[in-house]
Amino acid sequence: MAGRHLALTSQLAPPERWRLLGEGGANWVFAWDGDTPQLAGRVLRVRKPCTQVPFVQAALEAAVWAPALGSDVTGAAASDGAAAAIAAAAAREQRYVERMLAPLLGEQHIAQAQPVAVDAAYLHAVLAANGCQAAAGSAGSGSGGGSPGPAVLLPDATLLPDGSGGVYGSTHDGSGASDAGSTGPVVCLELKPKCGFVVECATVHPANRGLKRHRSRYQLHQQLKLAEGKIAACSAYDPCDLFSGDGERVRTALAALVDHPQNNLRLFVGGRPAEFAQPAENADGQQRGQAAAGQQQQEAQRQREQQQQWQQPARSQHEAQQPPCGGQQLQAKSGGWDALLSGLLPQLPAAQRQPALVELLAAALEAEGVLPRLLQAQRQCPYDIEGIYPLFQRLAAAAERTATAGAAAPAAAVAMPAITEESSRSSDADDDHAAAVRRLLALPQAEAYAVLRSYVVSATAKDCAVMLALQCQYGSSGDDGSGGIDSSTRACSEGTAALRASVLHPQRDGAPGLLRLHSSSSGGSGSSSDSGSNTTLLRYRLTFVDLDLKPLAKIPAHHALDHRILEATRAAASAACSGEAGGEAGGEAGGDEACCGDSAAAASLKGSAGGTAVAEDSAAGM
Ligand SMILES: O=P(O)(O)O[C@@H]1[C@@H](OP(=O)(O)O)[C@H](OP(=O)(O)O)[C@H](O)[C@H](OP(=O)(O)O)[C@H]1OP(=O)(O)O
Ligand SMILES: Nc1ncnc2c1ncn2[C@@H]1O[C@H](COP(=O)(O)OP(=O)(O)OP(=O)(O)O)[C@@H](O)[C@H]1O
Repeated sequence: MAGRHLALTSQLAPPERWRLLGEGGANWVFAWDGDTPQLAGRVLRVRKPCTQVPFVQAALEAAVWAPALGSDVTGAAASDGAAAAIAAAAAREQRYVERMLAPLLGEQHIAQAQPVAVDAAYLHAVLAANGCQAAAGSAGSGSGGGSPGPAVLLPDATLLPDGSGGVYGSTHDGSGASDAGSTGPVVCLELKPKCGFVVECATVHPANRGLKRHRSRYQLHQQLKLAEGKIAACSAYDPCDLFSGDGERVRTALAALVDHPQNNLRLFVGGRPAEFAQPAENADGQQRGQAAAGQQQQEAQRQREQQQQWQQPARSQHEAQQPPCGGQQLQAKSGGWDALLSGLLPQLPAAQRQPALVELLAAALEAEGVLPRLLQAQRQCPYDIEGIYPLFQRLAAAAERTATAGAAAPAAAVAMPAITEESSRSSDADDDHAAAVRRLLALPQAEAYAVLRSYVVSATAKDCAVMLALQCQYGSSGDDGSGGIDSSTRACSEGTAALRASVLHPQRDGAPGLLRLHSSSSGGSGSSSDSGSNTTLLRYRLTFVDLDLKPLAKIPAHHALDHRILEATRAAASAACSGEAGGEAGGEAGGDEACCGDSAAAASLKGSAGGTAVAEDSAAGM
């Protein structure tokens, strides 16, 4: 996967030809709209400028990662010069993906990244050309916002490759190209699944187990997002359904995402982001949520301030929750999904296109086997944040002591004091939670570092996305007679129609895979001779994106967020409970405690979130 460095200059790649395609909390992603063949079908992904990492933090990062990634890429710091530090950071990211993620997720679905040199002036020009004035100001000034982080070129996962290295569906008007052998625009779905299991580990405090063991983290987080006004309504989407391996539940999860895409499902048409039609209640709901959020936001702010010594990447438009600056979104003026999908599935009646997309997505995910692998990566760390946070604090304190002692200790030798009999004694010694945390904190240093590494791998896997690019094959109506890999044989009824998707051959060695969609209006016998039936062939490519190495410095923020999520869930359950108690059906409830213990709270949220309660047989950790 190693790539050679390329310096992006205005001569090679005029900055105004980069079009903002996506913006996350940590990166900008630009699609190439110019003529340079070297860049065709590529995106430029640039890490947002970071304030300088404090020495102690850098030392801890280096010590934790050196055993796995090598000290040559973990040791460089800003003091070595900005360019050297960025090059080292880029190499570290690349090795992280190659050594830590690829073995778990499979190389097949991980795009090869080519590191590029992007200086502040160039990034400034790219941002300015995309209307990101505020971000351009800090990126270009070299002060305050810091230098741009590592940058890479990646294949544009919203498109499909053709045999000659060009791309389909990349016309500037977003309508898609009509290359030989294909037709219509490439439509891409970006799915951000989040954590697919519930935590059962003993490092979760007993007081929190009722909630954490019975609801997925996603469903719990919905309560906080609702209280903070970030969403208008809780989604019924549950990652535990998506990762269940049960075709029915997988489709339930995907259909819930279509209903409430939030930031977990995005659509691209012809390489451009397309807007989903939002439910009409959104505007009102947003205001209601915001009004209810006041107190929690103040608390969130207080906790953020406490984290200031562990700094985060600078956030701009993204954090301000504004739409991507200068982003050109395709909008379906009417007809929502159906209109957006008309180019992909022209032969299907409008009402069948959305369920067909769910079938196609389910079939591709299943045949490519990405969900079990992603779940395996998410499970790498057997400890919940409630155990990781004290471990991190302990290691950070040790790093701090080493630094203030003035010892220019090599990175791998940050001293960690042994746990003494005294410090390990607990008033709650019999409690399995206390014992589990004690055991974790007593791990030898090398093992403690390995735990932190596993936590970062899990965090990456819980936050990455899967992009599925699809394109209808020209003249593909009618059955080609081949059996295919029957990854999705369940018929999906929509009205009187039945839909069935199967993979004819999976993607291999960079070549797209082939999906077959069969639709039948007579109940789905599967025969192409049925009246009203047709078969569509679609090429596809599935790619993991956002495989970032998250800084250890995020751990305090993760811990604070965990706390806020639990608080918000309890508040919501308690409110639901009082509502019930005061209403017609509330006669039996004797107050918050009687009605809303944590298990009851988890159950009482079922209705509001609409999700499925998590089964008892979920993951068991330490
Ligand atoms: O903590 P979470 O679960 O809220 O995840 C964050 C995501 O929020 P989400 O819950 O998906 O809306 C968040 O997503 P958004 O930017 O809000 O769409 C980011 O992905 C963030 O990662 P980073 O700071 O950009 O590296 C994510 O932070 P990490 O947890 O991955 O550090
Ligand atoms: N290789 C790619 N091809 C096409 N689009 C991409 C690619 N990588 C990322 N994107 C788009 O850019 C968006 C932002 O990129 P990315 O997720 O890497 O940023 P981030 O800052 O890490 O996001 P987050 O805050 O969600 O963690 C993605 O959601 C996706 O829509």
